[in-house]
Amino acid sequence: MRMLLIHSDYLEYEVKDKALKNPEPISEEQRKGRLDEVLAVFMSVEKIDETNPDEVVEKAVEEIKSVAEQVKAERIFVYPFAHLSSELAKPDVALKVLQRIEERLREEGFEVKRAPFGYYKAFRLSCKGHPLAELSRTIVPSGEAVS
Ligand SMILES: C[C@@H](O)[C@H](N)C(=O)N[C@H]1[C@@H](O)[C@H](n2cnc3c(N)ncnc32)O[C@@H]1CO
Repeated sequence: MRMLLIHSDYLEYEVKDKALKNPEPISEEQRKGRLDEVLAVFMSVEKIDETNPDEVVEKAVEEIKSVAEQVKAERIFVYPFAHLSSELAKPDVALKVLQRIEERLREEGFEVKRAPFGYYKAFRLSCKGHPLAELSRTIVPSGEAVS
């Protein structure tokens, strides 16, 4: 799992076209979304994560929680993003991992939105630019080497 975390004034997206043959079914309301004062987390779920998705979910939630507490962000935007890795997990595994991360962050008390999975999306982001506003993290299941 590769994550790019951007502490932002806002993140807004608009769904454009399908990027997968069978993208996640979405409601009309989900075609656009926006959060203000948000920690945007762009995530690529990787092949290696398929060996232990549950563990990767928990490690990702811990990392996101830690950064959110440092930058004092109460909102999280989970953003599926296939461009942070050249060894992507299969879409069905990736979607489940991202849905579970969304659920777990809500359980931790954050306000959470997740951008739709399997689409080309236009987005606007306003990075705050402070020293902790742009971070990246790599998470792998235990016992696996980080490539
Ligand atoms: C395209 C670009 O504008 C958009 N932002 C996009 O990336 N769309 C991705 C993700 O939503 C999702 N997706 C598929 N596999 C994965 C994966 N392993 N991890 C995360 N997302 C994935 O499927 C789309 C096509 O790869």
